[in-house]
Amino acid sequence: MARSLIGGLVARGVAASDIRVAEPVETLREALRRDFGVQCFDQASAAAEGASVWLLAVKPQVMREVCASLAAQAAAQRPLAISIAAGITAGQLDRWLGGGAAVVRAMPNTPALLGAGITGLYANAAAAPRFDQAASLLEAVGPTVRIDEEAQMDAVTAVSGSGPAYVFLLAEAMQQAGQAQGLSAEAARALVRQTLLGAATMLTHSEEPAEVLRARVTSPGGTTQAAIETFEAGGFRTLVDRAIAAATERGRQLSAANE
Ligand SMILES: NC(=O)C1=CN([C@@H]2O[C@H](COP(=O)(O)OP(=O)(O)OC[C@H]3O[C@@H](n4cnc5c(N)ncnc54)[C@H](OP(=O)(O)O)[C@@H]3O)[C@@H](O)[C@H]2O)C=CC1
Ligand SMILES: O=C(O)[C@@H]1CCC=N1
Repeated sequence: MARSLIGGLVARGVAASDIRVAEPVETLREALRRDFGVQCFDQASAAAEGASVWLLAVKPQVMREVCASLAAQAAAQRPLAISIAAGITAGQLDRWLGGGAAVVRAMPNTPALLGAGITGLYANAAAAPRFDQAASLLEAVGPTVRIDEEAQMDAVTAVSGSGPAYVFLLAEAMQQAGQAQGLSAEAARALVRQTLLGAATMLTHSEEPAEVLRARVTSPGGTTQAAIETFEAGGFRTLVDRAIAAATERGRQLSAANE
């Protein structure tokens, strides 16, 4: 995810020399320098030195350890700390950074790499005056949505953070199904990719809700109706509801498990 954000920021004109990245693996540091021209360090403390904004992009399971290694610097530098970790709360981040920290929880998604991401943002009280700074950083890779109730960040994660994977799963399933109906892999791939792009473009360019766009494709007694009825009979909406509830719950568990 950090790679997507770095790529998006650099592509949108943020000076690569202003971006300092901590990456423990030497080969990945070399790749980041080569691909983006950013400065790379093997320790988080070295990357954070002198920086007024810290973007914490490690896994939830290592966030506590990374914050603890930065606590002394947090007290001295008073940075704006932006975390993209699923589940980890602003309260936990504040505590692990030593208290009194300006913390923004951000939930971006991987289309950020193409400038087509979307990010949910929640700021704690200390970060509220710096909310616009966090928003403008994430807006380099797509629009942002402000979330006032922190508990909703787990739902944001379940819908848009994980969401690209649901679309890719649909693409995989449609491709396989097309091949099962006799299409070549190449033809099925081309048809599915452009169909998803076209439908997503219609959704974002149209004032009409998804259900109206769907109805326009669905000729009475036609092929789409046959497919939609099959989806509905198979419990498609309930399944999506359960999947998003499971992802939301997993966010809560990640917070509790790393307490
Ligand atoms: N993937 C996604 O679509 C999204 C992910 N997120 C969040 O982003 C975060 C990263 O997820 P993701 O990108 O998928 O995971 P990755 O494993 O790809 O990235 C985590 C990165 O953190 C590095 N790291 C581990 N320990 C340290 C350390 N002590 N100091 C500095 N860097 C360290 C990892 O290195 P190493 O590989 O060596 O462990 C790795 O480069 C997670 O918290 C996740 O919840 C948020 C939105 C979307
Ligand atoms: O799967 C995850 O936990 C992360 C958070 C959102 C997308 N990927």
